[in-house]
Amino acid sequence: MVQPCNAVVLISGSGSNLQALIDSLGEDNPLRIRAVVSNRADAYGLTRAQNAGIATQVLDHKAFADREAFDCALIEAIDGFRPDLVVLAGFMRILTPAFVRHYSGRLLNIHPSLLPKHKGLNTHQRALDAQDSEHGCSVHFVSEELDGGPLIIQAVVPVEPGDTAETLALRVHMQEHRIYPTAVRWFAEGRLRLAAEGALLDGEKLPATGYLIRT
Ligand SMILES: Nc1nc2c(c(=O)[nH]1)N[C@@H](CN(C=O)c1ccc(C(=O)N[C@@H](CCC(=O)O)C(=O)O)cc1)CN2
Ligand SMILES: NCC(=O)N[C@@H]1O[C@H](COP(=O)([O-])[O-])[C@@H](O)[C@H]1O
Repeated sequence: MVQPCNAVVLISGSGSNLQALIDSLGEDNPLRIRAVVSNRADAYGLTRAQNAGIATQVLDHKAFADREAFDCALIEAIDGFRPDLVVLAGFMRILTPAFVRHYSGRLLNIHPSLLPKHKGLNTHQRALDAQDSEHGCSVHFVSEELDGGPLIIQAVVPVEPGDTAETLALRVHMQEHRIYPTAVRWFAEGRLRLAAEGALLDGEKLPATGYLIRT
């Protein structure tokens, strides 16, 4: 019998990835979303959480003296829910080394590019500017290096002629909503873990790309 996996989800915006995780909940999924925490009060993801009966909290990073103070308060808020897992779902703040160390091995992120390409922001336009023929999204364990943690799963989408950042984002979003619930469920089921050598699925080291899905 798999124990419930208590998760706290961090957001900053629309929360469509949060919604995909909410929609993945069910009797045979050990994932339990105990709370959603946003650094922005206007994040629509807060409404999605409230509609699903999930506790919400807002912690405005601008209300803190510096990044370290914000992250310290964020840890205190998150730990109040005693999480087994912290899920970044469009959370748009770079986290301090202290935060990452505190949740090491139980901190996931989804990024809208085929890492290690296009770390950071504005990935869809950067893929177009680079004339990439392929683009996609990546789920990874979060490390101190921004978007540099061990890859868990990637989905590849084609870049089509005439694509704009908006059309590309829509194609990537569709895949995000598939791979994130999959990766989070792997963790919740105890199949996925972070080891010194990288990300392990069922005890086997995942490839450098993570589990690769071509669409
Ligand atoms: N230490 C880490 N922190 C975070 C990681 C990570 O891998 N290591 N992933 C990011 C998520 N992310 C991309 O996937 C990302 C989020 C935010 C930024 C960024 O430049 N943020 C700016 C503010 C931007 C804004 O408010 O719109 C900042 O924090 O100054 C880059 C990448 C989450 N954190
Ligand atoms: N670097 C972090 C980053 O850009 N994350 C991206 O923000 C979007 C959030 O959408 P959502 O709020 O609808 O889930 C997602 O596309 C996610 O990959």
